[in-house]
This record gives sequence, C-alpha cells and structure tokens, in this order.
Amino acid sequence: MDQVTYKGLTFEPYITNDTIQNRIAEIAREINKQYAGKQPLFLCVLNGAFPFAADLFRAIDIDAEISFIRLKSYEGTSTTGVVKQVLGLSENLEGRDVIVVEDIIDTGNTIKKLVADLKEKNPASIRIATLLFKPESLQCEVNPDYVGFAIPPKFIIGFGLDLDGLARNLRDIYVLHDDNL
Ligand SMILES: O=P(O)(O)OC[C@H]1O[C@H](OP(=O)(O)OP(=O)(O)O)[C@H](O)[C@@H]1O
Ligand code: HPA
Repeated sequence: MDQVTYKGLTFEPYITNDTIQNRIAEIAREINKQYAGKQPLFLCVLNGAFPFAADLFRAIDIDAEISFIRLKSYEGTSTTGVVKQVLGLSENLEGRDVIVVEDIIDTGNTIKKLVADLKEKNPASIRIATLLFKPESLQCEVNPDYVGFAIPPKFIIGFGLDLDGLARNLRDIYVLHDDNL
C-alpha cells in the first residue's frame, strides 16, 4: 500500500481491507450469538458508516433489519461541535433491539446525541457497534459495545471515512501523516 494525498494532505497506510474484514467477521459472530432468537434493527449512521454497515450486515446470519439515519458535524479534519440531523428516522423503535452502526467514535458527541434521541423512542435495547474508536479523544462518556479497532487520536480516512467528502471509496484505512500537523 502506498501513501495517498487529498487536499494537499498526505496519509499513510494504516489498516488493510483484509484486517478490517477479519475483524468485522469476528464482531458479526459475536452479534449472531448474542442476538440469537431476536430480530435486531441495525441503524447505520450515514454517510461514513455505509461500508462497515454493509459488510457487517451481510455477515449477520440471524433475522435482522437495517435502516439509516444521517448525521453531520465534521468539516475538514475537525468537528464543528454541532451535530446536525440531516436525514431522519422513519422506523418505529418501540420494543426493538437497536444496534447503532458507526464508522468512528471520536469526541463521542455524535453518538451521545443520537443515543439520547433514540432512547426517547422506547427501544427494548440499544447497543453501539463502531469500526473505529478514539478513546483518548472522547469529550463525554461513551462505551461502545462492539469496537473494530481502538486507535490513537489521529485523523483517519478510507473505508467510508472522508476528508470533506473525499476518500470514502478507499478499500483500506489511512492515517494522516504526522508531518501534516
Ligand atoms: O465522535 P464524533 O467526534 O462526533 O465523530 C464521529 C462522527 O463524525 C463522522 O461523521 P461526519 O459528521 O463527518 O459525517 P459523515 O459520516 O457524513 O462523514 C462519523 O461518521 C461519526 O458520525
Ligand atoms: O478521524 C476521522 N476521520 C474522518 N472523519 C471523522 N469524523 C470523526 N473523526 C474522523
């Protein structure tokens, strides 16, 4: 894997697609076991989570549903601090076992707001699956139930994660090179 450049910023190869797929298979096995006999509703947080949600959902072998919600707070490599709900949820969550699917938990502000909003809809349970988790960047208490990879507080792109809309189509995950900081 080679370096990639977007908007004048250089990114180094970080996590290969093979490694990602192996980890997704492990998480799916855990969910298949823990939700056996139930019919969980996966809730994919657009835009970034769509590749993770697609691969995770395909590896689920119990009855399950998937729906989508769109939230937005990042511009460039930093959060605006304001989480906007761009596309709402149509499903009735009453009594449902919800698994929120995120690409990344960074400051935690997005997932915290989303979980608070979802709880008002009276689901039976809410769990969080995130491909990437930056524990050192958290600004609030968040405990994801399924974590692909815990990573240091560096900006990441690829496999759904973007820099101003670009790089989501990279098969692998890349990290911002330290020289750019
Ligand atoms: O923990 P936080 O600091 O809140 O960051 C995490 C959120 O940031 C990204 O979304 P973004 O706002 O970039 O929208 P996108 O998914 O469309 O890229 C990512 O998909 C998470 O939803
Ligand atoms: O590291 C990141 N990369 C891309 N999008 C993000 N949204 C929160 N953190 C990140």
